[in-house]
Amino acid sequence: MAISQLQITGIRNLQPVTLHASARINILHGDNGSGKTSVLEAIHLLAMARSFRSTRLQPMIQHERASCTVFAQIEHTDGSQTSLGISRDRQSELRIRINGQNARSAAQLAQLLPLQLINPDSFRLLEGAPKMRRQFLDWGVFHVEHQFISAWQRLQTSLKQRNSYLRHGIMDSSIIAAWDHELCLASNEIDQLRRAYITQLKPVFEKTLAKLLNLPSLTLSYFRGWDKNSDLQEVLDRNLERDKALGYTQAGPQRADLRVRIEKNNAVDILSRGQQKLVICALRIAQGYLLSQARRNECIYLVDDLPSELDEQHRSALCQLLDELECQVFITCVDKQLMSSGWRTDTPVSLFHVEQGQITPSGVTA
Ligand SMILES: Nc1ncnc2c1ncn2[C@@H]1O[C@H](COP(=O)(O)OP(=O)(O)OP(=O)(O)O)[C@@H](O)[C@H]1O
Repeated sequence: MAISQLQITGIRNLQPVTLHASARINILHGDNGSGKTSVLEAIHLLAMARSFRSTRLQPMIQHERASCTVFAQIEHTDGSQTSLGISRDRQSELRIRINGQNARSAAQLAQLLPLQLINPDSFRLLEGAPKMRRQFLDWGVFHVEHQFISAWQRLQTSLKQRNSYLRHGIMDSSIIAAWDHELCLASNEIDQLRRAYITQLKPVFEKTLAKLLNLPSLTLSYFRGWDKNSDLQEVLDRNLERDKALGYTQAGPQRADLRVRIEKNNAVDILSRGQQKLVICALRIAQGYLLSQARRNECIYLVDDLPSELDEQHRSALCQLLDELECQVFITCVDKQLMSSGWRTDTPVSLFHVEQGQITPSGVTA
């Protein structure tokens, strides 16, 4: 799957543009502030209906414009095509079109255009709160296991209800018991799906990481969100008084984590910045690999400022891994020379020069 044509209008400083992308490697190069990241942001908006730079979409809309639009033609591996469009105006209206029809939800976009983003914010995967790692984990489970979304929605509903009863001091044990029952069913299902996914992810991640770094003591382990030797219902019963005092449910899959450790330490406390970046890349590449195996629905990689923090050897090793995935990749960099090695000679690489919001093709190889 690849974006063959990308049209961007009204995003940040970008001039309206139609970009004919390579199905494999696309390198956007140019000076600071020229608009490279904005291209990745436009693709992200199309795939996720949100930006990766801010929680609000309004700042993305070009000054003095009323709206922004991104449109893409997607070519699937089986030869079929999908057209996707998203537009957002200053009145907060978001319109999503899939093959010319209005779409109901952003989840439909996420299904059609699985995306992996590697950017400076990706460091939060290691250094941030467990929520970041749960999001990472759930991205993989969502794309690989179809029943995940319904279990996840049931968990959110039952948790919201239970927390509301806890907050309002409603002591009726039959009401709490009814929501606990639903909560435990959904939680166990989510736990099983996450566990199965991690079992698949771990060996792929280890193999990928070994191609980038020699870190055999780095481990990935899953914490499900409650005591591994107890049934969730038992834990909920045990914690009820404390949950009431706090006004929320402490244990459950909403507290799960994916722990990245080196011996007894959090990896983030030990690794250099460059090593952290490579671990994050290995995690995301492993996810993309599993996705393409499970659904032949490869994802698109957005790598903002790939060369930063990496020396030549590691840069080249990362390019090789991205190349082996055979996915479509959009990379930004200031100096295109830094991105010239690492690709196989037959891999199509398209270069685009971004200058003050204008994008011009600047070369094609293979
Ligand atoms: N709403 C907006 N309307 C117009 N211009 C904007 C808007 N928001 C941001 N900009 C400008 O658009 C440009 C966006 O640059 P972008 O972050 O895409 O640059 P970049 O090429 O990735 O730079 P760097 O190499 O520094 O990361 C900046 O010059 C910024 O000042």
